[in-house]
Amino acid sequence: MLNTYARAFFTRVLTPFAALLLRLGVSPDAVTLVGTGGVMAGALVFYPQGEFFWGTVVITLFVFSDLVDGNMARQLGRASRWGAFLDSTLDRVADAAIFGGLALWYAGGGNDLTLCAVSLFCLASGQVVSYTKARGESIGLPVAVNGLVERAERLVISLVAAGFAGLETFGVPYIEWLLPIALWVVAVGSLVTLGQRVVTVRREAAEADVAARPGGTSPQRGNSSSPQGEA
Ligand SMILES: CCCCCCCC/C=C\CCCCCCCC(=O)OC[C@H](COP(=O)(O)O[C@@H]1[C@H](O)[C@H](OP(=O)(O)O)[C@@H](O)[C@H](O)[C@H]1O)OC(=O)CCCCCCC/C=C\CCCCCCCC
Ligand SMILES: Nc1ccn([C@@H]2O[C@H](COP(=O)(O)O)[C@@H](O)[C@H]2O)c(=O)n1
Ligand SMILES: [Mg+2]
Ligand SMILES: [Mg+2]
Repeated sequence: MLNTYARAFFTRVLTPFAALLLRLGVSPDAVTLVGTGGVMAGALVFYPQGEFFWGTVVITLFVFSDLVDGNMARQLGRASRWGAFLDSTLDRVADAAIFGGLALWYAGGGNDLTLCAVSLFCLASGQVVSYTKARGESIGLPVAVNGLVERAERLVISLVAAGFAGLETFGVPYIEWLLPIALWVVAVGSLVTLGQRVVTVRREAAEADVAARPGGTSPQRGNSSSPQGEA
């Protein structure tokens, strides 16, 4: 949903900044790499210590690089397959750092094994949700569903809650409960999204297999050479 509605707004806002970086000679790949490094640093240095406010500030400064890199590549007319691969792969790394950092806090100073498990579930389910789309597309299916909780939702819900929960350090009472609530919402939402995507791929695969039989229309092909592709 955010990817559909908020992307256009952020594209308008971030385009001048992307143009400035290009004028300074910065490449889209450098922005992808530095942005991921910044998110990882914010998540893995601050979150395991329970420093949610400053961790979220650092992550927020860098996470928007994921919208800037593609914008730069498009302005250059050089959006590439390599760039798409690098962007998506490093998205997975950044997400792992965010939920891994939260899991480390709950396994240590936060002392809550249930929330540690919920954080790990958010990490794993987010990766699997993204994989369903990548794998479905690799076997030539359109995967024409985004689902309830895409990456943008996972990030916004978790980061807004972590940022506000961090205000506990400054004496705001009861606010720390926002983070556990957000983690449960992301966990349940990711599970629902996984179900939505699996059901869609199952239907599309069945339709494509029927169409591929003699007498049927040809199935839509992606970038793999066989309908099974490579794992
Ligand atoms: C007083 C409190 C202090 C609080 C401190 C600061 C708090 C700040 C809190 C939050 C800011 C969160 C910002 C998060 C922005 C996320 C932007 C982003 O990177 O989104 C990425 C997303 C997807 O990009 P891609 O197309 O590159 O990725 C694809 C995707 O990953 C697919 O995964 P899937 O979805 O399938 O699981 C993969 O399949 C694919 O491979 C991959 O390529 O980009 C977008 O979706 C674009 C829309 C971004 C919308 C951002 C909205 C930000 C909105 C609100 C910010 C709210 C700030 C409120 C602060 C409140 C504090 C006062
Ligand atoms: N280093 C990069 C990063 C991205 N791209 C291209 O942008 C697309 C992603 O756009 P976002 O707005 O989500 O960043 C990606 O699929 C690539 O086509 C690139 O070329 N180089
Ligand atoms: Mg990007
Ligand atoms: Mg990305």
